[in-house]
Amino acid sequence: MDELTAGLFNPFASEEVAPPNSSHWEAKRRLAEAVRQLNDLLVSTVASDAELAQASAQVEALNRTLADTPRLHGTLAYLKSGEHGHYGEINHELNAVGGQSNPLAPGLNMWLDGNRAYGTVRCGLAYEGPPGFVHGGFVAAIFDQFLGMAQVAGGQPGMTGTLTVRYLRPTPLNTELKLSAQLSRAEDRKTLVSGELRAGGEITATAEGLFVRPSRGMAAMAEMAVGNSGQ
Ligand SMILES: CCCCC/C=C\C/C=C\C/C=C\C/C=C\CCCC(=O)SCCNC(=O)CCNC(=O)[C@H](O)C(C)(C)COP(=O)(O)OP(=O)(O)OC[C@H]1O[C@@H](n2cnc3c(N)ncnc32)[C@H](O)[C@@H]1OP(=O)(O)O
Repeated sequence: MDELTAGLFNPFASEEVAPPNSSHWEAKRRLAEAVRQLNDLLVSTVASDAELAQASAQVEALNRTLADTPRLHGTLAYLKSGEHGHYGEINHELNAVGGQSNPLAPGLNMWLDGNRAYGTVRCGLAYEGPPGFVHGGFVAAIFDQFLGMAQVAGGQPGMTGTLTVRYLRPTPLNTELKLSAQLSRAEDRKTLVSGELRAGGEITATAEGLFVRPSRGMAAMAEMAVGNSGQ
């Protein structure tokens, strides 16, 4: 285990979503949820042009206010600040697919039970691809994150090397989707995980992920990323 994974807080120990570890994350989760609702409202509202212009001005004003606050660019900066928890906690808040405090993330909840992993997720209207159904790219992203969490049980967490998704049926929007996965193989730096996604008891997609622990280690990979965070 290297610097990123050592002493990892495990937010995936139970079916309950791990609570925020500070008032900062608590406040940010609230804001993230409001922005998720905003996304849903934005794609569904047919308000007048004038109402849309007014809403735009309000959001633009809020953006200017937040742009003037102190900021940390990327999870590594949060980690190095020493004030926002371990990497696992920060990842649990900010990850693009599983982050509770990231409004882009659809609210994926996942937990481990031995070598099996379980999860739930509900994708609102903003995730629409085919009419009434979840965009296939988001289905793949959900599998990437979910299988990526499941591989941690193998003890050698790495990066996604290959992800194969089989789309069996369209995956419905605004429906509780259930995920399950199991470790198929863990050897040296490679971990193979397979999983499925169900809607109303029916499997809509299956996936297999091969995760490779980088030869340089995860921390070295993270150091390579310094400067990529748009500061
Ligand atoms: C992302 C941070 C995660 C932090 C995780 C830790 C703790 C956090 C806790 C909880 C968080 C939960 C989940 C988070 C984890 C994952 C979720 C999302 C993950 C992503 O969203 S991540 C973004 C997409 N991902 C990439 O951006 C990878 C880009 N890529 C590379 O960084 C390199 O390419 C790498 C590292 C893959 C390999 O580089 P390398 O130099 O270490 O590999 P090397 O050549 O030594 O090969 C060794 C053996 O693996 C085989 N092999 C190599 N590459 C393969 C491939 N692609 N497919 C199949 N097999 C492959 C070789 O064939 C050989 O096999 P053999 O030994 O049998 O010959």
